[in-house]
This record gives sequence, C-alpha cells and structure tokens, in this order.
Amino acid sequence: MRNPSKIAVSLTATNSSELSQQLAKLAQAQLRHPLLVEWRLDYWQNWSNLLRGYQLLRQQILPQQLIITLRTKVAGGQLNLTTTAYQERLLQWLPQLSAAYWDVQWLPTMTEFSQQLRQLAGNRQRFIWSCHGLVAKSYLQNLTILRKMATTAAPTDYLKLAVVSRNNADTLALLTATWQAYHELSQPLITMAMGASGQSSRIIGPLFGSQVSFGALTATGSAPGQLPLHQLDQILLD
Ligand SMILES: O=C1C[C@@](O)(C(=O)O)C[C@@H](O)[C@@H]1O
Repeated sequence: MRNPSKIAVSLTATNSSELSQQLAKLAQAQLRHPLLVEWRLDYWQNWSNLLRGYQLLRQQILPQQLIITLRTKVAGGQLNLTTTAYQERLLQWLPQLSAAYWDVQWLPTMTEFSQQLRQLAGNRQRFIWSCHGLVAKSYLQNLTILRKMATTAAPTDYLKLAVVSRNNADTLALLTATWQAYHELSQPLITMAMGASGQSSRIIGPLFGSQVSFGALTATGSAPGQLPLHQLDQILLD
C-alpha cells in the first residue's frame, strides 16, 4: 500500500532571529497532511553558530520530521562550493546534526562518498538522493536519472528529482517519468517541476507516485513555483 502523501516546508533563515520568526509562523500552521521540515543550511550565514540554530530548531521540530539540506549554487542553492568542499561539509556536519533525512546531491561518480556517508550515519540515518535539473529534461532523461539514483540509494531512502519546466510538456515529461519509476523502482519518490508552468506537478504529483510536495512558508519559498503552505495543504490531490 502507498504511504500517505506528505507536505514539506523549507526553513530558509540566515540567522537565529530569522529562524525564530519562521518557526513561530510554522507553529501556527494547522495542516491536514503530515509535515516534514527542511532546514536549508545553505541560507545560514554564520556557520560558527550553526549548532545554536539547530538547538533552536529542535525545541519545536522532532528529529523524525527533519530534513537537513545543503544546496549548492549549481543545484539552484545559495552556496558556491566545489563538489569536494560540499562533500567535506556533509561529512563534517552529518554526525553532529541528527535528522530523519539528510539531503545529498547525487552524482553518478560518488560511490566512495556515499559509502563514507553510510559509515558515518549507521543504520538509523536515511537519505534523500537529490538531482536538480536547472535545464528542462525529456521523459527518458528524467527516468534515466531516477533509475541511476536508485542504484546508490537504500530501499528506504527517497529519490528526489526537481527539474525546471518551461511548459506543460516539460511538466508532463516529469510526471510520466515519475509514474514509470514508481512502478519500476523500490524507493519512494519525490519529484517536482519547478517554475510557474510546473506548479501543477506540485498538486497532482501524488497521483503519479511522488510522495512529498514542498510548500512555501515565506513569500518566495525555497524554489520557483512553490504554492503557499496552506493552499497546498488544501488542494494537494492524493
Ligand atoms: O529539493 C527540494 C525541492 C525544491 O527545490 C522545490 O522545488 O520545491 C525546494 C528545495 O528546498 C528542496 O530541497
């Protein structure tokens, strides 16, 4: 049987006071769907007080609700890091910040890094293997990425694919690839088409096998095309 769909929301605070504000806003949210909270570390300005931010977060958010993500510029995030610097930061911080999921930017050539992560994480830690396409992709390109990511992921890890959409055909390519992957692969999926023309994928994604949809807590959210959290909660089709 399928798991119930979840909604995720990103905290994009740059410092502790912004984080408190975003958490206060989140505390007001009464949602129909189970909620995951993504902490986007790439927005955080001063990493010497990252642990302080984490403590603040944990006063309100349970570890089993938490996703921790460090998104680099090449994948649409805020931090300009080389692959090596990105991987070093993950290896440094993963043992210190406990979360249900760590988001990891997937690369075809990362066998050694993924083994290091798993060793550090032990059995309890699960991963979201992420691929962010900033250029629109065809059905086959989307499906091929999902299939390749599945070879890195454990059965309980998520595979996440976010691709830019220029039009309805791009969105359909993402949704139909999701549908095929849902029938072929054992891992749960999170997919979305980014941008205004991809917005429908955030609403009907669950009908095609995507299990988590991201809504926006702030005016801009954390990616183009996200719907406001409450609106998404009302209209998500699952
Ligand atoms: O990977 C994703 C999905 C996302 O890019 C979106 O399009 O909603 C938002 C990001 O914060 C998150 O890490």
